[in-house]
Amino acid sequence: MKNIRKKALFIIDNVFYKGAFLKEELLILQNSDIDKRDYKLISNITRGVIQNRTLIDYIINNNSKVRFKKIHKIILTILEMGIYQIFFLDRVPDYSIINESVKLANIYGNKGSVGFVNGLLRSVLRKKDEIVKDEFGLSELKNSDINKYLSIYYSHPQFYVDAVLKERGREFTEDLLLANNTEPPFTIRVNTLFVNREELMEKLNEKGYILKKTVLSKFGIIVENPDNIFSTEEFEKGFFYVQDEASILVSEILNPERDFKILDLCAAPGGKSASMAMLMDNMGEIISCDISKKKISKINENIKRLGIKNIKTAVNDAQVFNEDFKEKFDSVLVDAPCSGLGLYRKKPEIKWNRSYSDVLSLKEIQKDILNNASKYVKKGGAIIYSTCTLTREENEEVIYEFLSENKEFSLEKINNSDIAKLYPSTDNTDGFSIAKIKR
Ligand SMILES: C[S@@+](CC[C@H](N)C(=O)[O-])C[C@H]1O[C@@H](n2cnc3c(N)ncnc32)[C@H](O)[C@@H]1O
Repeated sequence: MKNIRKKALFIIDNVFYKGAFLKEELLILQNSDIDKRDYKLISNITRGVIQNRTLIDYIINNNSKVRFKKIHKIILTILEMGIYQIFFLDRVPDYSIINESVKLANIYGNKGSVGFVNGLLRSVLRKKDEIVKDEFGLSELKNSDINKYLSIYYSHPQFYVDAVLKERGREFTEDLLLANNTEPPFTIRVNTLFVNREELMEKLNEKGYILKKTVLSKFGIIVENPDNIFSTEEFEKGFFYVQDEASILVSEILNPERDFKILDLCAAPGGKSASMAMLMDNMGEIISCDISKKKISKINENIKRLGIKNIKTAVNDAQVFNEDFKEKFDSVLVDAPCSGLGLYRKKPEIKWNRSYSDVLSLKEIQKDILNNASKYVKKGGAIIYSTCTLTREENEEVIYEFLSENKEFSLEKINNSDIAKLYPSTDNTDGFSIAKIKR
């Protein structure tokens, strides 16, 4: 064994039980001297297990002689990897799935657990066609409890499914859940301080990159094969920044003029500040703040590479009123800390490490930040309030509660909507909410 599955096991274990982030774990692996094909398989298995956890566990539970809660965590992860390979990967032969899983159980379990893993996986393999035909044992639930069915079948937290279903109905919900389980596009934003979109596409195209222009933003490029893109001369020279299309749109909606004075209250790592700086042609002034000093250095690093000269950075807690900012800004951007549920596609572990109570406590922080922002914007100016989450609590509720207490402010429509919402399913972007609040 080339330790491929052992590495996958460690990553999943770190993500599920030790608070690690999949993307960071995979980055460490990618930067080691690992074979490209091995990396692809590890990335596939880890992402797949994390993404499809509820359904995989449902299958394990239905086929286990041991009570689910009693299965030791490491043995459960071995089983999850096995089940994922059986139902979702057709390239791995059955005998190899069993062999590799049993080897892992031998290393990390006892004699009993080796027999348990071997027995459960063999039994599932024997019944595979039957299980698939019965929609993984969910065909009955599909008719009796659609909320529960969708949550298990598409492996999404129940509170999330319930909320989307209530607001958008069955078809929209199912499309969204499905999209959340796909691979996100790799999108970059051209830095027009140095090149235009066509020039950059030509340069990257010559290096073999397959590219497509984004539809909603005029600055985005989707890269189909982003391998080694950070080693290119174009990256070094600051010709682009990796940024989701929805995130680019936030700055386009803010639409800064060249002489604007702008405050970005939650700015790190600086994606939206940098795109505003670009739209302002390096003129005017942007104060980019964040609560985290460490993350401020990330902004500084990014603006240096991107050739930005009109951004000043500062550590500032947006929940605390800052007299120095009072009525000083033409626009204030609140790209609020949020539950990030719009990022399920990009960061599948968010499905399992954010709960509904997180949503509620974030709402309180967001209300404080929006309240302070309203004191920093000049009369006639605007606040842009954006989040990478789609919950009503963190968007509609924060905004409408603010508006009911602050009559001087009102929403300016974005494409005929009070609050613009972008979805992986309909827009092929991260899930995002954007509102423009005029004073
Ligand atoms: C969604 S991220 C911002 C992303 C950034 N606008 C961009 O486009 O690259 C939210 C940021 O808010 C910061 N943050 C959290 N609580 C804060 C607070 N009380 N005051 C200021 N920043 C805060 C976090 O450190 C995080 O960097």
